[in-house]
Amino acid sequence: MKLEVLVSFSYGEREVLRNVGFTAERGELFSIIGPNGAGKSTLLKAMVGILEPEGSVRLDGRNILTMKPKERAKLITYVPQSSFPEFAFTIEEFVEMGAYATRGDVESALKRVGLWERRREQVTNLSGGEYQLALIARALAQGSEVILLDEPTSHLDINHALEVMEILRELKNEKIIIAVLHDLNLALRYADRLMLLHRGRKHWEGEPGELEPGVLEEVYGVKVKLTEVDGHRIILPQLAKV
Ligand SMILES: Nc1ncnc2c1ncn2[C@@H]1O[C@H](COP(=O)(O)OP(=O)(O)OP(=O)(O)O)[C@@H](O)[C@H]1O
Repeated sequence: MKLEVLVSFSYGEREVLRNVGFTAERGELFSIIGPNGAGKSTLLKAMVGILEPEGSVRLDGRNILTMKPKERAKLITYVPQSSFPEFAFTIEEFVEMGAYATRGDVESALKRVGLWERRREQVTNLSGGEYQLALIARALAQGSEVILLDEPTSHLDINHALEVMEILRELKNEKIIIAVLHDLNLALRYADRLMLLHRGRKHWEGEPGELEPGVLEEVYGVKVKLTEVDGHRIILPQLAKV
């Protein structure tokens, strides 16, 4: 299964994405990185049809942007940046809210993220990290082929962040998983491919092992060192400006 993206998007007069193109496949975790305001969230919203971009998003050749919303929702699911729920639902009801979830889907999704035992608790009881897991369960219960996640580890401690990344690593063999990540070290460790977005354009794309400090320095404006610890590449930002 393959997702081929080529989109441009403007908010009114303001161009935010220009010809951003990439291909993501099942079996790899694809991560979008880039500084604040680069257009990462806009790109995910454009891909899922919340915004109406120019261009196409093809899943195995079929353009999902021209599909009816209902048909599209069966194929692609967007997990927004975590904001806390304002209404009281049980965890189970919250996961069921996805339009196409069956009871069996809800059960297996909750089991997958480790929240099945707590399903009758109020979703407002959950910590930030647990709530993120509930959001992922809700996306899983949809059963779509593609899941887009916007900063799934923001606000999470390292333990919960790793837990979320491990779940995504398992899921990538069943679905196309595309995650915007702010934490470059998590991106280096877990992503199979990275796309660096800068001012609405693709600045660089490749495998984590191919990333050079200069590429990050150009975009983030700080000196960085890339080193290796226990076989993992680590980015150390320096205080010096480029
Ligand atoms: N509704 C909107 N109307 C006008 N401009 C917008 C709107 N939403 C976002 N933008 C602008 O589009 C640009 C890209 O925003 P976007 O949220 O996609 O960036 P991002 O890379 O996700 O940033 P961050 O890492 O800070 O979340 C920014 O300059 C932002 O100010």
